[in-house]
Amino acid sequence: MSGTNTTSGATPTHYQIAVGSLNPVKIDAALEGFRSVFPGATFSATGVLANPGVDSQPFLDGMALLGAWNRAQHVLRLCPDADYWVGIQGGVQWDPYGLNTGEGNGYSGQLQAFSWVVVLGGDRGELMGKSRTVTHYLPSDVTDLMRFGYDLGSAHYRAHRGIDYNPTDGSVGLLTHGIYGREESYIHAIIMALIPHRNPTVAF
Ligand SMILES: O=P(O)(O)OP(=O)(O)OP(=O)(O)OC[C@H]1O[C@@H](n2cnc3c(O)ncnc32)[C@H](O)[C@@H]1O
Repeated sequence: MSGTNTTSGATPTHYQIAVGSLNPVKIDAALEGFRSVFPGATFSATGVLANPGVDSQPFLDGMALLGAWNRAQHVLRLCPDADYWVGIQGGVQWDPYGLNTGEGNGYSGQLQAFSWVVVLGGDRGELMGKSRTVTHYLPSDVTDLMRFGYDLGSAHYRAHRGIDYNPTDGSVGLLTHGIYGREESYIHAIIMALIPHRNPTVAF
């Protein structure tokens, strides 16, 4: 069912997106991403509580990807009549590279933050696209709190005593002083995850 109807004069085809989250930032971002990629179609998006099947703040890239995939698969089961199924899962990871400045083995001790996005399409979710948001590095006070089990949002909130931290803009919005927000980061990853859906005859 992926595709667009751009025939002039014809009613645009309408597609339903099911997003595996009740978070409005994720739902709005999914809608915006689909509208950008398929301007000839119309979309509506519904958020559904989905089980990521991983920790609420996975500490590994692959676990965040699994969380996004699990959310997409769960929402596919819950909303089989939708046209697309989206899972978005935030995660962090200890920077495996850093720079070897001669003071260690290159391990920087910094935490990277990012989210994975999985978009399923096709009749039964057999067509999958995925992408990761941009990565940003976390301040050391936030990192220290996360070592003790705080999730990213709570760690920022505590480190900044609630001042300036707004969950809608998230960590990335706070640290870029509003230049780049959480929704924007999701929109860009949705657009990338839609590449296989935008090119359904190409093998990926
Ligand atoms: O209801 P769900 O869909 O679980 O939404 P969530 O906001 O908990 O989102 P995630 O599980 O994907 O994200 C894990 C945590 O990362 C937090 N977070 C803070 N800043 C973020 C940012 O810039 N980008 C992504 N996640 C961020 C978010 O508030 C969560 O505590």
